[in-house]
Amino acid sequence: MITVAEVIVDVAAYPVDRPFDYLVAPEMAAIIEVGSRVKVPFGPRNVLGFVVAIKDNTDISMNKIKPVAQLLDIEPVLTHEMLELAKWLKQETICYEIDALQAMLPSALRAKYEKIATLQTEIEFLPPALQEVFRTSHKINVKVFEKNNLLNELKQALNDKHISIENIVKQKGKVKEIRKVEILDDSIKLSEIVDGISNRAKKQKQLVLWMQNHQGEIMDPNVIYKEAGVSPQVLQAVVELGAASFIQQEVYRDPFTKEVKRTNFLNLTDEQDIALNKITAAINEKRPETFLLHGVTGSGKTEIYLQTIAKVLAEGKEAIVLVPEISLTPQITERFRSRFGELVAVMHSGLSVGEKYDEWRKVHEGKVKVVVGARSAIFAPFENVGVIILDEEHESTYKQEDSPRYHARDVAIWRSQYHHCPVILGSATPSLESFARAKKNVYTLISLKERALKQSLPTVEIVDMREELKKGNRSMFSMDLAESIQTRLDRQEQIVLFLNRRGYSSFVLCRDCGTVLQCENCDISLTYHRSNEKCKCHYCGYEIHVPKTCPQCQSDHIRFFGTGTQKVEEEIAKLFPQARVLRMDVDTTKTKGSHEQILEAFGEGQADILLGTQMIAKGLDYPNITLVGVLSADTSLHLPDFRAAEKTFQLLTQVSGRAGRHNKPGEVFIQTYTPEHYAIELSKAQNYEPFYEREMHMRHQAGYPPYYYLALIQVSHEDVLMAADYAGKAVDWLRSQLSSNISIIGPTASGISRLQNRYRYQCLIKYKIEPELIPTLMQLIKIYRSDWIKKGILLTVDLDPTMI
Ligand SMILES: Nc1ncnc2c1ncn2[C@@H]1O[C@H](COP(=O)(O)OP(=O)(O)OP(=O)(O)O)[C@@H](O)[C@H]1O
Ligand SMILES: [Zn+2]
Ligand SMILES: [Zn+2]
Repeated sequence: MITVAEVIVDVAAYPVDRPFDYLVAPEMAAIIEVGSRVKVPFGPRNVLGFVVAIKDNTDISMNKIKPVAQLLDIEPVLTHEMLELAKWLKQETICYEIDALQAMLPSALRAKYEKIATLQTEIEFLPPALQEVFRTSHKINVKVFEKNNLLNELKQALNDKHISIENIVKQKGKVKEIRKVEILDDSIKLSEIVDGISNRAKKQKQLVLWMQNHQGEIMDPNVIYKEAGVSPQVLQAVVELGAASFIQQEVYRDPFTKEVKRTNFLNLTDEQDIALNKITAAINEKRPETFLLHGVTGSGKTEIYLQTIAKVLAEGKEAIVLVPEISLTPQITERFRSRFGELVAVMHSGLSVGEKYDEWRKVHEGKVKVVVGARSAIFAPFENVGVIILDEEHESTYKQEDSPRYHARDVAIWRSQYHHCPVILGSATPSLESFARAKKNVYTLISLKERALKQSLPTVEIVDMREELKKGNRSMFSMDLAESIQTRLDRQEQIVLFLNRRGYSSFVLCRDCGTVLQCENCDISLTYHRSNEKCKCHYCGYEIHVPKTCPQCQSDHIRFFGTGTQKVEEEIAKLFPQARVLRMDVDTTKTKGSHEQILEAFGEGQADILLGTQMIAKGLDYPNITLVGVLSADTSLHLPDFRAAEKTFQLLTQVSGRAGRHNKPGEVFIQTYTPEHYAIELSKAQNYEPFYEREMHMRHQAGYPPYYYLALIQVSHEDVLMAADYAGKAVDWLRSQLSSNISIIGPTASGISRLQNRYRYQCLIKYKIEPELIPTLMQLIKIYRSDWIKKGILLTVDLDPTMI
């Protein structure tokens, strides 16, 4: 009998996305499992793959089938559920199955290849510079040649067939181990050793005598040196005598920097209680029900999450909590850790690769029961999930922008059906899609209309900045806001100032000829960074020093424009010299833990004003904040994004919600140049539903979601004509296949028409329900993968694009 593994291989751009059969050697057959990673030969090289099935037959003839080269995991890294989910994602998002599988694992377990140059002839045939390198070993990492500027010589040697270059799969994901000392657990033996030590070796004797009181213990060597008063040499000698041994112990890197105080459950308000009961009923009845928990800011949604999780844990099940990356603040994670302590793992992009891997392992090995994390934590490999929670469900960061282009909400609902458990989507400002589904009873709506402590919502004033200008006020602060800041400073209350930076950046402009500094590779202006006087492209990383003169007209009237947080900080210093300010933006939160430190300092009252960007809009819960000022409400309104109004409304509501959450009442000022826009006008009342009605009407008229579905097809090439040509071909082909109920807009140049030196064209498909669409798009992808790709075309399909 033979054993055959079906393997999904890590080869992108193969026209057919299917598993390949590999023969499993008899000695491997007993240990290989579905869900394990393997190395398999594919064409001329070895690649990483995932075993998706094991069988005892194959259609491939025995002289053609290749063997599995190496088994990388004795214990599978992917569960059956994950393999199923990958198949679904492949259909749902039109991606390669391998992309879906890789997305589920921490990067430490994903494929990493190293290029290795291997000597194929006598070393004397090589030029001297290469000889020197190959003398140490016949297999050398290509990086070494890169570093020593020998790539040209290497290329030549390759052409002459003196060397070969292979891709070697490198297995990352090292378990961290530390060295410990295990003391012998045998009193008779220890006594014998003591007796055997000569009196001249006093220190050795002293150590073994000490060990007699610590029989069988596993200890840190440093502790032994200190407590027994001996040197490492003495310990080494005693180990050689057999009184103890060195062992390697696995440890988890601990990303938590400080201890957390335990907190207890709060007595729920009536509204919270009703909500919890509804959710608990679904848990008890094992119903995969999706709840939309719509609660005003400060209504105590988090407390409901916590008590739901407690119920789930009591049933012996696990919980997944997703939080948008940006609001994954220490304050939020602490609220979970303070209730569930060591049972919580945290996953977010701030962790190192090793830390992420360790947090994942805690889940995989069943050491924790709760995961709090950003988008990709939705793939936490729990096997008995009791609830899945998405906090701030409206956040666009829940949608992944690269393949697989999944939305965490959809994956959550899929997993809830697999595990027969509820999903909770929580928000003070739900996405239009979710609220519309709740209205149609696809989701169950639960509303929290009051704040947890019955505090009133803050009062909101809209300030028309055009009027301020007319009155001669050219500052960034309106009279009203400035006055209110002064009052808080006098009363020693705290202030949050929010600078809306979405869709906004500082740029460098020549005042004489109007030239704006552009990226060399992208059709986009460079963003000015004051801290190092550089201009940087946020898409490709290109950066230059700010030139002293205009590159077009040589004028020296070159200035940067835009109100950055640093500029606001300077103005605060002028207007309120006594105010203590903490600034939180990309520049001040670069180093690990800085986020935490700033918030902690503010929480402890070390500053009067917290000035920041999007980062401070969510999650903050400090009792002494009584004033929120939004300096520039409009910037996010004018983006070429059909969700611009929705996002602006959400942001304004969220940031306003930071004020007056405890016993002191709150006040909010929203400064704007377009006070008449409904997204701003309606944020005054902080009432979601009127905004929802209004925005739904707009979407209906324009034919956008949730009334229509969207699919975005993007085609790029280094040559502008090729990009346009193939975008046209894609559109023609789609028109010939799809019914006339579907509208296809385009091809047109994309919003950013050139990115990283590639020209981009796109077409947008609007449709209602169209069973033919996915199969047709799959067909298009197949044409692309088998033909167009060879001509340098890149084509992507995004179902449910967030930005168009
Ligand atoms: N039942 C309760 N009794 C007393 N205090 C409560 C109760 N529920 C919540 N709180 C407190 O009310 C405050 C707001 O609660 P929480 O942060 O959970 O609200 P939220 O709905 O998540 O808010 P947001 O959406 O604005 O982040 C917190 O300080 C919380 O400790
Ligand atoms: Zn100029
Ligand atoms: Zn660029």
